[in-house]
Amino acid sequence: MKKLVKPSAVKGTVQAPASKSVAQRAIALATLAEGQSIIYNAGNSNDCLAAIDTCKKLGAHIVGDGSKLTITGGPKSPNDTLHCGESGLSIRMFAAIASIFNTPVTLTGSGSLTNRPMNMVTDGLAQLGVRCTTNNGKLPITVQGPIQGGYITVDGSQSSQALTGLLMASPFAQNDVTIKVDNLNSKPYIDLTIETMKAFGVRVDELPGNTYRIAVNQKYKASNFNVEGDWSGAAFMLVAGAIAGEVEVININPKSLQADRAIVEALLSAGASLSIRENSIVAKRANLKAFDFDARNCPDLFPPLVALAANCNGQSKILGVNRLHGKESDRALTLQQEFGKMGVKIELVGNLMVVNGTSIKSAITYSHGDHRIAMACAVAALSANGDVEIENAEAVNKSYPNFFDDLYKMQVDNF
Ligand SMILES: O=C(O)C1=C[C@@H](OP(=O)(O)O)[C@@H](O)[C@H](O)C1
Ligand SMILES: C=C(OP(=O)(O)O)C(=O)O
Repeated sequence: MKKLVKPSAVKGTVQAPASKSVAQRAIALATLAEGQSIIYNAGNSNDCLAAIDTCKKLGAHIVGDGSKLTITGGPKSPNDTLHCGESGLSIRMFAAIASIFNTPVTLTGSGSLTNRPMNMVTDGLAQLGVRCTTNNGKLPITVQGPIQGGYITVDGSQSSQALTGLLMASPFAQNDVTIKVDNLNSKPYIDLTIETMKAFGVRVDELPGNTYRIAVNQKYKASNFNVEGDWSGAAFMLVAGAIAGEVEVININPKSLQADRAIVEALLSAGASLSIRENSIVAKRANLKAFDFDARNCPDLFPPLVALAANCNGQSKILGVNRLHGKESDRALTLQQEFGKMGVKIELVGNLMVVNGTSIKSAITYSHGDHRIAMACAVAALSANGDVEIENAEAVNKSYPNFFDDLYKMQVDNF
């Protein structure tokens, strides 16, 4: 599917989509809890649907829709392969969860997920006594529990998602589990995991030096849970407001633990005008100046930050390029390529991305099957000197199915 974005000002209010990170965690934990949980506002992103499908195979009875899911949990050994769609979080989280059974379980996925690394999943699980195999570090993964437990050390430099899975599965181990994490990146995502586990009745003790201990014999409790709006999706709309008019994003918690809440700091350092309210945030156009930003803990902000930086006067520097290779596309390179088509020069210097602000040109861009590349190109298009086409725009369904409708309804006139 192709989408065309005409240059224009924007004005209006949009509702942030459901956070797929929060929704997937809650659906998984409701599956691990005996009894009935209700998950409100899980949304209808493809990643959320992949988690629902996987949890049904793990024994959960799930009815309802994105506004209200009723989940009757109590995990059972699946008799079928688990398909996690294109979701990195789902496959890495459910590989650990599938290790609570003593029968072999195979997990696989589709699209970009088939090229993404899975070694971080098996590294931790193998140390906990789980038998695991992958296809040379890629999908499919097969795991066979039980999880024995004990003290392990894992490397968190590539991804935090496997650690999320280990933490969630640990209450089912035969002994207490202590995990020391070297080089932990994306730490806010681990804080989110721990907060969600707490909401389902399981405690993780945080020890000094990025070390986490989970006492065995804790049981998840069924719970009613409300999924927050997504800061990652909201970030695109806030950048749209900052470069092209005025946007209010509602259904967003300014005190959320979500990593991508850090978009607020980046927008402020670029000189955008922001009003932060109890459940919403307004971003308004201002004279934007180049900014420096450390995105190692919030790698998903790179695409909206590049759209922002392209509209700033001067050279912006964003740290954390090394985190981008294993995403839905090799994001540093795809941003360089697609923004290059719009006349924006991006240099990659080790772990640093340097974005040269400029006037954006009309172009035909391509998402590379990556939702965040499609959304970044669409937002950058607002200030272009002509139309920008986005090929393979349906990629947005992975996290924000209403993205184009929301953007179009806020376009008001020529820029
Ligand atoms: O736990 C999560 O929900 C996520 C963690 C991050 O991945 P990494 O930990 O691999 O950086 C992020 O990029 C991804 O979109 C979602
Ligand atoms: C990388 C992402 O998700 P995941 O790793 O869960 O596929 C993302 O949403 O940008």
